[in-house]
Amino acid sequence: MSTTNSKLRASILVVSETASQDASTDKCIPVLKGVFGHLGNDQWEVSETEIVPDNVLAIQKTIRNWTDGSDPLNLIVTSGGTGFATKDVTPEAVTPLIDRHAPGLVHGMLTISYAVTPFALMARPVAGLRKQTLILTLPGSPKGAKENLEAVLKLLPHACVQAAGAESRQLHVGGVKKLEKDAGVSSHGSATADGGSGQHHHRHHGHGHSHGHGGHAAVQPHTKPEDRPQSNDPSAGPTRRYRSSPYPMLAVEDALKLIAAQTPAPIAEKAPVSMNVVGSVLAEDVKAVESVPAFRASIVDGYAVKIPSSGKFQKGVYPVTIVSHAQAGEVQELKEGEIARITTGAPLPPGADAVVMVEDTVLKSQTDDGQEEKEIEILTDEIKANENVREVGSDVKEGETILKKGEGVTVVGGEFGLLASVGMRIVSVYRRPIVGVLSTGDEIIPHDREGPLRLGEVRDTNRPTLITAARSHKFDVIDLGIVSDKPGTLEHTLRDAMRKCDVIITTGGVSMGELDLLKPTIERSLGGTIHFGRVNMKPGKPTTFATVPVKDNSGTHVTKTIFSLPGNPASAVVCFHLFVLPALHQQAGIKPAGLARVKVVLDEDVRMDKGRPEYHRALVVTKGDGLMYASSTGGQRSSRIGSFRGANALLCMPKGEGSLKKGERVDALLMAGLTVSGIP
Ligand SMILES: Nc1ncnc2c1ncn2[C@@H]1O[C@H](COP(=O)(O)OP(=O)(O)O)[C@@H](O)[C@H]1O
Repeated sequence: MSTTNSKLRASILVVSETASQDASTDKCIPVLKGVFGHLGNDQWEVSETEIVPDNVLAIQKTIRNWTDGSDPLNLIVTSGGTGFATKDVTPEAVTPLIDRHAPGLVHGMLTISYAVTPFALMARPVAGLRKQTLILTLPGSPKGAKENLEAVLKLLPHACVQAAGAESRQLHVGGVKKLEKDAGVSSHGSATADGGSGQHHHRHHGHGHSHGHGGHAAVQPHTKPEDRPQSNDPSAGPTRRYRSSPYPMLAVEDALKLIAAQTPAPIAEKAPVSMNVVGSVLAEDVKAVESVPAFRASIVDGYAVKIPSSGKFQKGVYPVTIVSHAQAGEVQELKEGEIARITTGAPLPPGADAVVMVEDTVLKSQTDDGQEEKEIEILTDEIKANENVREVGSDVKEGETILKKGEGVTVVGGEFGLLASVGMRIVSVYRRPIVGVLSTGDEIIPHDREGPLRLGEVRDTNRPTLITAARSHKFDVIDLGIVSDKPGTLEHTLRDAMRKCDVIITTGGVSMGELDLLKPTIERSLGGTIHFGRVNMKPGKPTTFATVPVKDNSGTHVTKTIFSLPGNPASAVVCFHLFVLPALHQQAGIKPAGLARVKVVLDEDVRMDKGRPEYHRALVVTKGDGLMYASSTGGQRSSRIGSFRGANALLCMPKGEGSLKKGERVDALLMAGLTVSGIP
């Protein structure tokens, strides 16, 4: 930390939508600079100023630039965004960045402004240290900001020098009286009666006790600050826990758009035409390398004949000189006046023109050994050239485009059969992304562990369910196991996973009130970007989506995607279908991506959620009238995986009061085919 010219370096961050668009409208920077100048005892230099909109990420980015580099500032004061309006997010942005809170400064600022107006209590200031930098959030009005900074400025050099690494013992030589004198402030009230020991005692009282308020400034971190989550670490005490998420709440449609925009483009690769290619999408047109049939073949069982040069075939008795079965091999040439016995699909002998059906013939004589036909009487003369003959290439001609880029290879649709029939051995398809699935949480145990559960243990439902779900959509899945809630473990598992997988699904630990390690690990340790951390839906609100840039084995820059789904099993499964599956489809070139959306008729009243649109587990069946009818599979609590039992669809219920009534139409996402039982 540099204190150039022995001055302390401060920065001012104005958080204001208006000022961020037009810096000339800002009045706070000049006012606050003035306070540092007039009241700062010549100890301060305002070395940085910045204006950002009311945006958590923008605020955090600016602060981190000033705190996390090799030359951190001593003090950051922010101005604005601390009120109660929904746009006010400064405390939510700053709180997770703080390693050690300084509630005393908050009390100080509030007390002074409260003396001016009771409305001072309508601010939500935070103060504390990030690494070696002290951060204070001031109100947005120039007057309020000025009053607040004036209230505490003189105390700050002491805090900043300590934060920069000075030994507290040295500074305490001479006690609080000396500190007051140095700072040019005087103590008030009876608190000064016991002089230095009063404050000193208080400080020690707080040390190590994380009860309620006030004591946290001195709580020792359990890990290095850079290893700790920026959000919730219950071990650090209640003041570090989020009370509200710093992530904006996205509509489902917007979340899906972000996922679509961030999902890497499909990559073409060569694949052998085997069962593994079923479910893939062709990355190039396919041209037939052979004709089908490859030879002139009989369509019926009967006798191949040669039409004489006169052009008219005569009825009568003919010698059978050749037998052509469907098995491959040489067939000799047929001469005029002879016939060849031929089976369906067998090649016509060279020289043959048409085939007479066996029904139009009579056996006249057998060979001496009785094994073969010797003479046959042909009862019809209505035979034209090529009759009952399948010509070379009459099904598929060599060189013809049989399948187009973008078409899926399925068995039902016959694409696989077509590839097989023309002898395609290798095709170009889009690589199907490899999916990794892990569960997080120290309480989670393998689902098949024998024996009774200990108190608090939960069987891992999500990992086996999501692995099965992804495999049922023909994606290769790597089981990444259960990861404990330790920062290093999660980072190590994710790094390893990104070497092997394209898309990683995690469950658990993404809500408020939990040890949310994922986001800081993704952002800070892996250098990834969280694109969203909250979605306006039920279940699945804390769904988080991130991308991480990495270099693959060949040194190419690629993007890995991470879907961090909520821990509750029903939420995890809903979010897999809603968010992960479309991304997997898109990356595999499958269109349209995601589940089919259809309109269904409600077969019963279905309650709506007041607050959020809901994805309601339901059974959709067809009835005699050809319409699709939906009924709830009940018990929509997000922990209840049982609510998926018998479900083949997710009803897209709007938010609202009361119920949607029986007979009303609503959108449904089909997870499986429509049969009475819901099993495809
Ligand atoms: N893999 C899992 N299988 C079953 N239940 C789980 C799993 N992971 C988490 N849970 C349970 O889901 C609930 C929410 O977990 P939590 O980690 O708080 O999720 P989140 O914070 O992501 O919403 C908890 O009751 C937890 O025990």
